[in-house]
Amino acid sequence: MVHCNGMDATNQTAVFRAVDVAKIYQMGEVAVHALRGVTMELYEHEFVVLLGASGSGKSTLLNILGGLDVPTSGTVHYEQKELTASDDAELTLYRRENVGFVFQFYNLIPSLTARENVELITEIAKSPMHAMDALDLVRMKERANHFPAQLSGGEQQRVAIARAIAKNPKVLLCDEPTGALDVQTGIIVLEAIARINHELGTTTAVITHNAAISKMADRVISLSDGQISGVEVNTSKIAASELSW
Ligand SMILES: Nc1ncnc2c1ncn2[C@@H]1O[C@H](COP(=O)(O)OP(=O)(O)OP(=O)(O)O)[C@@H](O)[C@H]1O
Repeated sequence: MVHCNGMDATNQTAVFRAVDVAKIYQMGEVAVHALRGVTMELYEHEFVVLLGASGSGKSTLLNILGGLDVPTSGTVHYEQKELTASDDAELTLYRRENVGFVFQFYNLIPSLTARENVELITEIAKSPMHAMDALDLVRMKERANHFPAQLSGGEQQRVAIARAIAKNPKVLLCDEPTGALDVQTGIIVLEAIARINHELGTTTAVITHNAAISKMADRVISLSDGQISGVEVNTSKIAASELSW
């Protein structure tokens, strides 16, 4: 139960609060019900895995939390701000100031070095960290002057993570960050995300269909057919380096 001061019964502060969120994509005659009444919270500093099969609504939910999409009905709050009552300009500002995104594909600019890709963000952010410090957090400082084409997929993803966190966002939203990577490389990327969550306290949500990854989370929220089918608290989470799949 969340009280009006944002604290729940266990005294955790809710960063996000989604209540009865539905999303319907109208495709001509066909209505696709991507989310069917999702109510959930994400707490400050926690590491949450959103687990679900393909098509269960994970990306739709993450995009709504990140202000990239709006629900058909229901309400979403980020701290005291109601995202569902915000216009496009407010959502853009909200994203710019508060949210770091990591996607399956890295979308680095090929003509810029790793450092320059990160600096693109630090130059426009309100209170950014130094680009080299962001690269250090993902253990890519030594490769700062390399171009994306000179980096492996996992290395490019770590640069993309550095870029996402360089503006010091309050939340980091990751959509299948290891989806394009082999197991070993995926684990290195997850270690980088966990380090950021631990060292910066960034509230972190990672979408995956890979149940093994849920073992490193504080909480696991399972989605099935557009609804939350379970919420589990991990009493003993394990390090990313100990994962296997
Ligand atoms: N822009 C869109 N237009 C129409 N339907 C959409 C759109 N985006 C998502 N959907 C549909 O909504 C449902 C949920 O999709 P979503 O991408 O959220 O699932 P997901 O769990 O992230 O899946 P995946 O793991 O495959 O990415 C699916 O049936 C999908 O086809």
